[in-house]
Amino acid sequence: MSRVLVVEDNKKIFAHMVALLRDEGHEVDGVHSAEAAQMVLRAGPLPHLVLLDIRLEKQSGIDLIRAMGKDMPPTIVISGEATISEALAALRMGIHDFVEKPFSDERFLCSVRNCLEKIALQEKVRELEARRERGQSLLGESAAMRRVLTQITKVAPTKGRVLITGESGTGKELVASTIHHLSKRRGKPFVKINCAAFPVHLIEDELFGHVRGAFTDARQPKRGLFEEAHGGTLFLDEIGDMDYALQARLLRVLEDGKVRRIGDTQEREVDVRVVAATNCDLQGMIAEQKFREDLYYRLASIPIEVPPLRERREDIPLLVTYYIENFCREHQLRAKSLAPETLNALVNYHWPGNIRELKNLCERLSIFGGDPIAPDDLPSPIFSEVAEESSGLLRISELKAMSLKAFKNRCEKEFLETMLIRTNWNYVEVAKALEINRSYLHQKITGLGIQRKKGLKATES
Ligand SMILES: Nc1ncnc2c1ncn2[C@@H]1O[C@H](COP(=O)(O)OP(=O)(O)OP(=O)(O)O)[C@@H](O)[C@H]1O
Repeated sequence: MSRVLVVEDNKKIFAHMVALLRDEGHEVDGVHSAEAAQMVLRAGPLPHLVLLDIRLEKQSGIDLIRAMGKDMPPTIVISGEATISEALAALRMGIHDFVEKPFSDERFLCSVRNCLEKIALQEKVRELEARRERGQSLLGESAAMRRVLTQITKVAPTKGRVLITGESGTGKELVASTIHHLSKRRGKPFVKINCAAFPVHLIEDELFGHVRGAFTDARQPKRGLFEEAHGGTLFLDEIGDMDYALQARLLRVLEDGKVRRIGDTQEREVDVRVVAATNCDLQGMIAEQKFREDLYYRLASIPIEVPPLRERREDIPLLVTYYIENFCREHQLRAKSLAPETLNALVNYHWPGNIRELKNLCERLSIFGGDPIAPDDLPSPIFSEVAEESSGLLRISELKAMSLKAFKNRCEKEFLETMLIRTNWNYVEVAKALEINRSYLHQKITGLGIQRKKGLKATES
């Protein structure tokens, strides 16, 4: 339930809007002039949304927005007689939507719903930012991500040996650093090394260090990362790429808690929590004798699997909103919004590079995209994948034998899905285009088992 303030001097339209909003379960307050609205807003508490007529008796709606400045809550302008310049002025002042009178109930309620959803998303982003500042930087509210967060919270304060698995760019390093920050070791170093990034002798040198004269270039003694991480956490990324012989040396350190620098005779005690990550199938590598089984069990008493982004699509709107807001701020650009079709395209894309790819794209869109960011601002793989998906009708020549009924159902299903995606799940538009009524459309959608991809909204206007 949201608090909505209606500012409208036409009593009939006013009563109608109030009734529609109350039917939706909102708490509605109403006034008939800009002056009264200003008093209500100044007195607080602020409503979540203001529905504002432009032409009012004394001051106009625009005057009200101007007078309230930054304190003006999110607003939808509802007007029949606004001139283009008034509408443009309102848009420039950042109003959320402009609904022209006379409006249909559906158009009106759809605008209110979209606006409230957008506000809720922005609020969530702010809340996440606050959480980020407190060190909880993993975003995501999908069931899959919540499961990961629960595992992290439980394992972080223990001595549990964690192996993080997942595709590249899913956030394995972020999981490791979150474990560190939620553990008792948080004030101590979090040190990381990518085992795939260096040749074997360099990894050995990085991990264990050397004494002076250990090899030709060793003019100074060097502490290895185990010593650097003393008291804290050492994150071994891409552990599956570690050389087989080196794995034995690593195992010894993990078992004894002692390291010996290259060329040294002396051992040094280290207190390090090792967290490893990989996107390889270590079990398969054990079978092929490319990874040591004993090291695997030493590292992996608690496996945490980070799901790929395509398996938690419901997190995409939040992540995209979060990153676009952040990059606009970082690059000192005006905040940009996303057109609903753009968001749908992003939710539908399969994200082979996971969050890293999404984050990079958000940076590009915040710099090069228009406002709102439109589908043709998207790079061609995303744009064409979605376009292909939405025009992907059956190839009859490739079909296997099936009953005529099954074939008809399949055709209908694919056709309806295509139309729904193309119209951004606008039931009214689809029903109109197909010359059927809306309840029949709903019946068909349910009967054929058509499901909206998570994160996509349907509209009834
Ligand atoms: N849940 C998340 N919320 C917010 N940002 C995330 C999340 N997961 C990952 N990121 C961001 O995505 C980028 C990639 O994450 P990270 O480097 O942790 O992935 P990775 O799985 O370790 O990748 P690789 O396997 O290639 O090393 C980083 O910039 C990280 O901040």
